[in-house]
Amino acid sequence: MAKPVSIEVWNPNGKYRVISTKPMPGTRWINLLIEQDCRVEICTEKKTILSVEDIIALIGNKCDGVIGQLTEDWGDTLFAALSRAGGKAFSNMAVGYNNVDVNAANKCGVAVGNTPGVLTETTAELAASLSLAAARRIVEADEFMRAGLYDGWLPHLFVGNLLKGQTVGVIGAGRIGSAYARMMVEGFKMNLIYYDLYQATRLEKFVTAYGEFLKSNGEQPVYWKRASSMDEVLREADVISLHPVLDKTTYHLINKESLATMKKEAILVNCSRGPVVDEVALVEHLKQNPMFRVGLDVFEDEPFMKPGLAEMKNAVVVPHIASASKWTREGMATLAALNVLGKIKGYPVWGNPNQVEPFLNENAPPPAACPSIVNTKALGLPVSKL
Ligand SMILES: NC(=O)C1=CN([C@@H]2O[C@H](COP(=O)(O)OP(=O)(O)OC[C@H]3O[C@@H](n4cnc5c(N)ncnc54)[C@H](O)[C@@H]3O)[C@@H](O)[C@H]2O)C=CC1
Ligand SMILES: O=C(O)C(=O)CO
Repeated sequence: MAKPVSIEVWNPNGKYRVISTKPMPGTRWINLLIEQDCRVEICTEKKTILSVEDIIALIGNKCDGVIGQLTEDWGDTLFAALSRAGGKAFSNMAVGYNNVDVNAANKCGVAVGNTPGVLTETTAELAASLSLAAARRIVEADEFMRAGLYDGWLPHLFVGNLLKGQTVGVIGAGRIGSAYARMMVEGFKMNLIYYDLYQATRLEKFVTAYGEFLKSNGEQPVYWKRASSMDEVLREADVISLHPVLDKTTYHLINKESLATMKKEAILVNCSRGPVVDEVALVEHLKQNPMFRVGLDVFEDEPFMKPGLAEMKNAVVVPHIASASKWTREGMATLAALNVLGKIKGYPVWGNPNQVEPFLNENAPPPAACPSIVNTKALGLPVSKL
C-alpha cells in the first residue's frame, strides 16, 4: 500500500476535486479553479520527483483532474488510476509532453493538456543567453574572477567568438526555434540557416524584411536559408540551437557522427530535451575539441549529467530553467489549470494553441475553452469557434 502524501487543500467543499502534483507559481490558477467550484489539492511532499505510487496515492478514489509535471511518468498505470477515480483531464505544466503516453490517455478517454506559447520568448531568451555565455566564455571568466586570479588585462584573456556576421543554425524552427532565430538575427545581425520538417514562412519573411532594412541603411544585409538536411545546418552554422520536440525522430539527433560534421569552433545549445543529444558522445567531443563549446539547459538523464560533463570548461550548464521567468511560470500554471477545468466543465478546445493570450489576461475572465489539448482529434473533442 502506497504511503499517504502531504497536501494543502483550498476550498474543501468544492464539487470537483482537482490535484496539482506540485505547488505552482502565482495564485490566479488556484482562484480560477475555486471560482468554478473546484476543491484544489496541492501536493506539498518534499521530494522533487514524485513516483507513480505517490501520484496514485494522491489521485485516490475520486479525482476529476490532475495538473502534473514533466518529471512524472504519465503512462498506462496513472491514466488507468485517474480514469478509475472518475477523472477525465490531465495537463502537463509544460509545452513538451514526451513524459506522457498519449495513447494510454486515449485508451482511458483522458484529455491531455500542455502549455504552448506562454513560454516561447522566455525559453528563446535562455537559449540566446547560453549562446552568448558560451561564445564569450562568461562562466569561465566569472569563475576566474571569483578565484582571485585576475591580475590585469591581457590580449589573450578569455578570447571568444564574435557573433555578428556569423551564421546561426536552428534545428526545429517552431515557436521557440523561430523566436530564438529572430533574436539572434536581429540582435546580433547573424545569417540564418534552419532545418525543420515544415517551412517557417513567417521567420523567412522576417529575416528578408530585416535584411532589406539593414541594406537600406547602408549596412551588410542578413540572409536566410532553409536547409534540405540537418547535416547542412551542422556543416555551415557557427552557432547551432536545438528546438525540436523529443520523439523517435529526434532521439540522439546529435551524436558522434553529427558532432564530427560541425565546425571545430562551433557552439551548440540545447534547450529542447536532453535525449536529443547523445551526451556521452558530446563529452568525448568536448574533450577532443577544446574550442568547441556548448550551452545546456537539459540533460539526457536529468537531473544527472553524464560522467565528465561537469569537469568540461567548454560547457555551460544550467538546471532546466529555460522557461523560468515569473510571468511565464505563472502563465503555465494558469494554462494547465484551465485545460483541466475546461474539460471538467465540458468546454470545447481553443481553436489556436499558438494564440493563448486571452487566457493570460488577468483583467478579464478567461474564454470558456481548454487552451491546449494535444489529443483533441483522437478523443473527438469539440473545438471552439471563438
Ligand atoms: N528547456 C525548457 O525549459 C523548455 C523546453 N522546451 C522544449 O522545446 C520543444 C519545442 O517547443 P515549441 O517550439 O513550443 O514546439 P513547436 O511544436 O512549436 O516546435 C517544434 C518544432 O520541431 C519540429 N520538428 C519535429 N521533428 C523534427 C525533426 N525530426 N527535425 C527537425 N525538426 C523537427 C516541428 O516541425 C516543429 O516546428 C518542446 O517540445 C519541449 O520539449 C519547451 C519549453 C521549455
Ligand atoms: O515546457 C516545457 O516543455 C519545459 O521543458 C519546461 O518549461
